[in-house]
Amino acid sequence: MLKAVILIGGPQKGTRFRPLSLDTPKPLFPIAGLPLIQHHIAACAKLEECKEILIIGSYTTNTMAQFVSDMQKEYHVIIRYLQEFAPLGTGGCLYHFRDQIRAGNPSAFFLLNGDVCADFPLKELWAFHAEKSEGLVTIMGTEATRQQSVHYGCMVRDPASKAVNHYVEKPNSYVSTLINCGVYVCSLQVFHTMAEAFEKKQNGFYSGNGQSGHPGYMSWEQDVLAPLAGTNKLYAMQVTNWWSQVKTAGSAIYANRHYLELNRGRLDGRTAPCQILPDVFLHPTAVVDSTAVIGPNVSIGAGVTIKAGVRIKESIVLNNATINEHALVMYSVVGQEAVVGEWSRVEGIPSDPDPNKPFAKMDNTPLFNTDGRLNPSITILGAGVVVPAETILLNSIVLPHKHLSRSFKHEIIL
Ligand SMILES: Nc1nc2c(ncn2[C@@H]2O[C@H](COP(=O)(O)OP(=O)(O)O[C@H]3O[C@H](CO)[C@@H](O)[C@H](O)[C@@H]3O)[C@@H](O)[C@H]2O)c(=O)[nH]1
Repeated sequence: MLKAVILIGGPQKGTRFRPLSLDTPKPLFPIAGLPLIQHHIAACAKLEECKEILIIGSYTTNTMAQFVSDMQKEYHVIIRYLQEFAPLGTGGCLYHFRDQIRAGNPSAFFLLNGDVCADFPLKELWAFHAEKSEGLVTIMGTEATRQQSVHYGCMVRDPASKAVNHYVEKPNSYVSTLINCGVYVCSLQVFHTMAEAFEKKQNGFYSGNGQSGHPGYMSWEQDVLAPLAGTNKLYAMQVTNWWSQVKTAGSAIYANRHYLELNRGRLDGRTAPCQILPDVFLHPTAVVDSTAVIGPNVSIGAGVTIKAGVRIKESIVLNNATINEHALVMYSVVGQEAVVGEWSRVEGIPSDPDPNKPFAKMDNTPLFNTDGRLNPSITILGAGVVVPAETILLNSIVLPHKHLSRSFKHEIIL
């Protein structure tokens, strides 16, 4: 029997995902029509051996209750949400809930960062891990550019055995282009290593060794993975499958495109209500005029109304939004219940990985550059925003419930 653990952090994390995370917690933000971590759950539920999925975070249980109950019904797997009383770090939260993870004595558990998206090769990862008799943890690794690698956990591997000999979390200078994807298989014995790491930290906690925060805080990467490197207990399986982090709002559009491609065929069996350029996810309750043209790479949520002559590409339109006649929406996220007026243009700038650099990943650029200007990215309309008729909104971010009265370019509208 196998289990899976998904780490989702809490409301204090995901700040670069604002304003999208103002209304919906980032782990539940819909990408290709499904909440971000539903893609993780779907991947785990595909494995017959996986009998339980534990989601760990510091969002309130109320925030997560409906989602968890929906997921249980859909996937027929035990799914539980475990709330941390304080952010304990990626290692501290696992250690805190160790009894729940170990209950039922699973052969191993998958550990997935909730803020990554991928074509998760969990079956292959499990087969790889099961072969390494001494291995406590197998990391899914992928190639990055030399320049971007330092923003991730970097690993040096023995080419023959695939054992990780050296692990550095976000190094100051170049270590390796093989990076940690935040997807792992762990044997239960890893809790012994964690107990030792925890003890070590407790001994130093009140002796002024510089550690701050909660005494239960522990970093999975720094306190567990780094010391395991070079002991033949840590392995890395390198993959070439699509993988990306979801840190900034711009990365939602990029993830949307790839998840749409992976889940192709969800419109099958339904007659397209208008001209659709694949890939598109259209919620069955959306009302779409037959003269609209939608796609490629568009997700349309529940209760959305799309009127005559509308054109939408490379965008996510959230529940109950209305796009009025002849409006154009591209490289944008339109928030819940937002309204785009007729003949208006809502347009952003894609923030994709550099197509000319092999293995390039998304650059998680901050909202503002060093001159205080907005970095070019997608356009975002917060929930309930109203864009009047015949206006242009270019590369801008509009906070929830604003009623605009004119056109804007490269601005944040507070
Ligand atoms: N429950 C819980 N979850 C947490 C906590 N801290 C972080 N997380 C969750 O753990 C995941 C990763 O946490 P980050 O702290 O944001 O790390 P990162 O910068 O994304 O780096 C990690 O992921 C990279 C791959 O995406 C790795 O390359 C890197 O080595 C590291 O594992 C996210 O899903 C985040 O929500 C915590 O205290 N509690």
